Amino acid sequence: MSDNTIRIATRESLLALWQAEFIKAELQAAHPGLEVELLGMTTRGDQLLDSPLSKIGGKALFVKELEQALVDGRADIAVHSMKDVPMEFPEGLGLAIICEREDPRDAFVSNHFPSVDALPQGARVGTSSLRRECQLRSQRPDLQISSLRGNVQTRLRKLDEGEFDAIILAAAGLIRLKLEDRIASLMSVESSLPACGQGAVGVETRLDDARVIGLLQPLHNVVSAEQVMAERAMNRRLEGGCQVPIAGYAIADPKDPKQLWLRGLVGAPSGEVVLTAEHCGPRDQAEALGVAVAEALLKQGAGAILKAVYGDSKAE
Ligand SMILES: NCc1[nH]cc(CCC(=O)O)c1CC(=O)O
Repeated sequence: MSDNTIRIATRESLLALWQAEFIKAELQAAHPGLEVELLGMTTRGDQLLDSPLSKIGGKALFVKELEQALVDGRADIAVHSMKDVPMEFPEGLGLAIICEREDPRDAFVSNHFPSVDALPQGARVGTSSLRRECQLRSQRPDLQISSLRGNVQTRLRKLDEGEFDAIILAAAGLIRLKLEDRIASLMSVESSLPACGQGAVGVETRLDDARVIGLLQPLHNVVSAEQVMAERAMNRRLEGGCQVPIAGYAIADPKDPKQLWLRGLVGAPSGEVVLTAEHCGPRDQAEALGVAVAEALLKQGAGAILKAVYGDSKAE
């Protein structure tokens, strides 16, 4: 492979293509003359759109084919939404960089209502995320929450066709696709703690590919990377591998930028139990912070909640 080319393996949803084009443009801005090619692929996750994600093996389905292309040498990098990247990588692959994070919050999207609070009794809300479901139910047990899968455009179409009164999506995806005007309101992190890594784009490479890892360095954002690392370390300690009711969100301490705050949440999908924990620690020890928050959640009984969720998904 020419020393002057980078090949990006990407899914073909508009959001995935936006992210791949973004990395391509950033790479070319940092390295004038660099050739960047996109290798579009359809993943198992894209094909199995009718099955609930938690029942078909979770988010790993969206990245396996991309990772295989890296292992086989058909591509050099895979661009991911960090919240979809499993905690463990195949042998020889790993994350090279994490870019500056977009707004990490969840967005309330509705054609008729401005916010969750404004929804009438028994309103129909679409989301396939157990994390969003448990936080919604804990505030509004009356809502009828049902599964909503597909890419961002498909989900918006289902809303527009009247299947739901509202849906919840990541703000970042809507902003990137220039669909920001579909956001009725942004949900505070107090009412919907985001998924670990939400809003951040990361790049996976072969770990021994020094050329490519070197070329990617100007795209790395240390602050976002430390925050996402803390969130992912928490998730890993909780063994939150596939789709689970786990949320994690880290921010810089407003008083001391060397310190990081991490809040974690584990909840029963019914919303009847929602556990939260919060810790602060040095930025350069993001992993330890993640583990500390995970352990505080486990002490409160998070293990039993997660086991029950995994148990259910195995039963079907
Ligand atoms: N689960 C799919 C997915 N993966 C990343 C995003 C949004 C962008 C991001 O979090 O970076 C979305 C859509 C959504 O949850 O609304």
